[in-house]
Amino acid sequence: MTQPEAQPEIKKGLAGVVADTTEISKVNPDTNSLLYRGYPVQELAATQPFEAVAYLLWHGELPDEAQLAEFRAKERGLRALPDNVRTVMDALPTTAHPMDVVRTAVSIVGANDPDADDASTDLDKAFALFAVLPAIVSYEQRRRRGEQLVPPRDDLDYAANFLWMSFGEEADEVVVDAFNQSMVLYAEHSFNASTFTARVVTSTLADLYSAVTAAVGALKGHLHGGANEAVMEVFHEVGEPSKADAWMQTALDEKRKIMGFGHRVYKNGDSRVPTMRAALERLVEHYDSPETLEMYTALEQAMADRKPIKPNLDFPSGPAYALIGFDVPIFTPLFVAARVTGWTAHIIEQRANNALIRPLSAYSGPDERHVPGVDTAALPEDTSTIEETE
Ligand SMILES: CC(=O)SCCNC(=O)CCNC(=O)[C@H](O)C(C)(C)COP(=O)(O)OP(=O)(O)OC[C@H]1O[C@@H](n2cnc3c(N)ncnc32)[C@H](O)[C@@H]1OP(=O)(O)O
Ligand SMILES: O=C([O-])CC(=O)C(=O)O
Repeated sequence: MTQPEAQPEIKKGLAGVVADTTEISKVNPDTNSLLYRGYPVQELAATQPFEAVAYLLWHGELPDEAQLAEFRAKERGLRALPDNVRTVMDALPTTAHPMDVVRTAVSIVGANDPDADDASTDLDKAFALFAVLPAIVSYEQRRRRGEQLVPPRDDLDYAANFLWMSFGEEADEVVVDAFNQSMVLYAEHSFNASTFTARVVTSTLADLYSAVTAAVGALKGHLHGGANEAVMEVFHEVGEPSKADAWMQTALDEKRKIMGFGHRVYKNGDSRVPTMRAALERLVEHYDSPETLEMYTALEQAMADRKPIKPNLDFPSGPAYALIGFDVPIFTPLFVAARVTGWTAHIIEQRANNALIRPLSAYSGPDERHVPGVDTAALPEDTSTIEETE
């Protein structure tokens, strides 16, 4: 009698698997901390423009004044939406999810680059995507609303210009600051699903644009970046704070996953939430929208009364983006514009010390069997006569 094969241990969802080292960021669930190149993310969000954080993620150090000025000048020079990207975006139906449009636009930017396959210019490619994504995302919102494109403004920094292109008016300082903080907080988070996707694609020696395009696809899902949109759907579904408790009970009874709660790595709260929640509070005051915070608190409390599952970054950022005036389907594209910095830092790191990422699987299908009527003896055999040498 044949013995059943011993099954190897399966790490479903790669949970708990350490796949490689990285110098880019450190997520520490025990201390609820997140470091970008050694700096606590809260300190970066409180003090740095997003441009400086992009510089840090790519170069390993914060820029000095001259380096930041040079970096900003370069970013301003690369903001405009390329003509053929606009043409293709215009040809897409406005029923398409903006993430599908952004994924397509990133792919066109890649096809426009005659040196797409030259890895020695990966940093330039990363820069080009970082600089043009605000134009892609803001135009997508305007196009869906039936509004005209707003060209970039050379006198505004990254966050202020992003808001200008999105809404065609200058945002107040408190709004620019909250938006900048959200970009800093979303920029990087070690081997999350979309970053790992980018690293898998890079590991085959494919180009940076292919890796970023794949990462956009991975971010779209509601278990990852798409949760910031889904949080607002929850807010709308619940309707008013007084209904949050009963809604939560029913949703948990139905075994629904509550969007904006829980995390694969953090089990005692997401390191970024206090900073983003404080930014949300400032926006609530600015827009005089106390009901937004009441809903936030009611849902958080309703969960805490039932399960020890804490909000993740998408929980405060969803309502923050809604208050700023972004349409809900644009929220995950905003995440793309931030995370492209982290993705590309990881692509460059993966390429510098590459190993093809190719795990094993444990087969659980039917035992070997044969196609009816096939003459197995007539099939070619391995007739290789090459001798192996030591
Ligand atoms: C920026 C980001 O990408 S942050 C993540 C954004 N995603 C979301 O907000 C989606 C909602 N959250 C989730 O689905 C999950 O918490 C994930 C996918 C983020 C992490 O999930 P995992 O690490 O795989 O944990 P898992 O799903 O095994 O959850 C463990 C337990 O907590 C429960 N749980 C976890 N998150 C939630 C949630 N949001 N709502 C309800 N129950 C939850 C699970 O049902 C499970 O319970 P069980 O042990 O009784 O079966
Ligand atoms: O780390 C994760 O799994 C998801 C996350 O919070 C992020 O990508 O920002």
